[in-house]
Amino acid sequence: MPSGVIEIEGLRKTFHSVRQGRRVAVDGFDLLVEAGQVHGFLGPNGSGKTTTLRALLGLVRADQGRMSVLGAQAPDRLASVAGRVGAIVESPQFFGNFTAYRTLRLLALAGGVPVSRVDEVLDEVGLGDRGHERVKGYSLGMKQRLAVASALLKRPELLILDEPANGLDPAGIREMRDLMRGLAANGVTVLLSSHILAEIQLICDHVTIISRGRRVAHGRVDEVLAGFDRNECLVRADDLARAEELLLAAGFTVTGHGNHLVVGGVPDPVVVSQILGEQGVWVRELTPLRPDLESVFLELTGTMPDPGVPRQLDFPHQGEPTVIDLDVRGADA
Ligand SMILES: Nc1ncnc2c1ncn2[C@@H]1O[C@H](COP(=O)(O)OP(=O)(O)OP(=O)(O)O)[C@@H](O)[C@H]1O
Repeated sequence: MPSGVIEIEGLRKTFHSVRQGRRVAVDGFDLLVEAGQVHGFLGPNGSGKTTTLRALLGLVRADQGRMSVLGAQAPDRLASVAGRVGAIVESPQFFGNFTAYRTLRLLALAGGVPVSRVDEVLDEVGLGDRGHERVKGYSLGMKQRLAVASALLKRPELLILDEPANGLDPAGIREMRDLMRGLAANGVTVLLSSHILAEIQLICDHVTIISRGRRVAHGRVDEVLAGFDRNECLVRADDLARAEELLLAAGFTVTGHGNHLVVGGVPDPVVVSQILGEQGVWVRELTPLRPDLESVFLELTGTMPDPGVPRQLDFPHQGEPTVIDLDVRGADA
């Protein structure tokens, strides 16, 4: 088995509550994150991403499974690698009246990190020129970057981020993407959870997709996508009905969509133009359709996040925190 920076095998976690009874949040889940990857952990709301990360970090007790972080058994031996791991799970909360600099300075002092590191991390996350402003005046994107800065203080080799792009506007998402790419270029392994598909496709080189507590796909993003390539193309023609007839007769799968057809099983689009042209049907448009993560996600999980709705939780979160100090852990279930 390859030695991963994060390894999870057969993770299972069940919650019990008086109101909702027994609920299996994660069910035999596997994850392998290798050194140098920017690994996306993708799944719809309620699929088990946060529970997995919380179990990995010892914030909730798993029922079953084997987990390790940087070679240390998790969560029991996590303390031995805590100095090499930065993690942010759930929305960061900071004192609004403190500046980012003061916030980070306090965290540095508490964590035994040289205070000179504060200016460095502010620069790394692009807050260098705003670090002496009060946090309450920050945008959500700036607060997210401050959270990442706090996790970077101790120069982690591994960064674990739960929904870092959550609630950000497009500019904020771009900033987050650049930040993650910069970290990866400096050798940091990143695991980030998200239900923002386009973001995962842009930021990450590897992906693990979770649905209903189980892994449904994993691997390099381009390989996962290639696995869903059905050699489809979009066809518009001057006589669409006749085009459909001819392409069906040639053995392709054809579905009509009003003003265009989607033709499947086409190894080379030239064949389509040839078949139609030979019968006097003239092609107006012929576009190969490549799967994107969105269509793969929809197919695998049968659900899509609601645009503009960052989270739809059906239970109250227990406790609010935020930036996790791996040295201070407690299990809540
Ligand atoms: N403390 C808890 N008590 C009861 N049920 C819980 C608890 N935490 C999570 N669950 C349930 O476990 C399932 C997985 O939730 P989880 O938060 O891990 O999903 P998620 O993929 O992170 O979703 P989101 O993107 O909405 O945060 C959900 O059905 C959720 O209701």
